[in-house]
Amino acid sequence: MRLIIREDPPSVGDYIANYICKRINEFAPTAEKPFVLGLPTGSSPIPTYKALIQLVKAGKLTFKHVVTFNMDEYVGLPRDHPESYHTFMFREFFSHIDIPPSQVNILDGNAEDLVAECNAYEKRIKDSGGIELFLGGIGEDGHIAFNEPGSSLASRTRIKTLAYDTILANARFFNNDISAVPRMALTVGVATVLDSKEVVVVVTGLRKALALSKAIEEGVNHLWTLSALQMHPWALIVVDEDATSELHVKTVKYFKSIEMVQDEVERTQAELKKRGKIAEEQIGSME
Ligand SMILES: N[C@@H]1[C@@H](O)[C@H](O)[C@@H](COP(=O)(O)O)O[C@@H]1O
Repeated sequence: MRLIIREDPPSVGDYIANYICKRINEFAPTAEKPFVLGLPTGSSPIPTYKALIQLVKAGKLTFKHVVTFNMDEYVGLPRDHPESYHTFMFREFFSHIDIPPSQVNILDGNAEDLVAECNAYEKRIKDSGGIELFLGGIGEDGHIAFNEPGSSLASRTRIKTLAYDTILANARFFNNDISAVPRMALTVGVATVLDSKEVVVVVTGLRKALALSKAIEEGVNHLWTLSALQMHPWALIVVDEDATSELHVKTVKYFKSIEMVQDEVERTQAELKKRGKIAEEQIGSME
């Protein structure tokens, strides 16, 4: 696992957007072999979406051959409700980039058969070749997607009852009316996220500091589902200074030193690749 620390949320957004841009461009997606990208909602990824939109507008990135799968969706909230994740994704991101809407996949929280919807979603991910890069955010209780504390670390896409903490945290999007927050959601599972080739998670703000320390300084634990990333061979967490508040100084120093070495390794590998000395698939991360 790598941890990248940047000053503030906009710098975190710029870092992740440039990272995703590089990955997509290196992949060189085509209609036959699209880049499959997993995406989150929430306020934390908004700076990333803004920076990605700028990259598309500047002609440095295109989503023409990108297929997306969103992490989760509320159950029972009309699709066109301002707080549905469907509305959120089009408002904050998809409407501003060149992705064909047919390549966007979002769970349908109003499906008649919710179990069938979840199973079909898993199948669609598999049929698309699997997720190349899953971008995620976390809740204050360390949940990834809507995998609340206590979720099985082997979980797949399913119906989930939201934890009271999450309902409280999300009430801010529903005029602080707790009763207006849906009680259930459909969410990809922890194992669905772990199946992706690469996972990138955005964690910003003091509110997330405890969850970050639990997830990276303690053991793999279903009470902090982000900690499952410790089992992933290619995971990157990008945080701002505030989110590091509960980490040990030695943890921060360790990850900062890894960043420097990783940059150097990547530069060398890119140089070797340019000279035709190594194949593309050898360029990976140093965990
Ligand atoms: N299901 C979503 C998560 O996927 C998201 O990571 C979290 C954080 O939201 P925010 O970034 O607004 O703190 O919100 C919800 O719970």
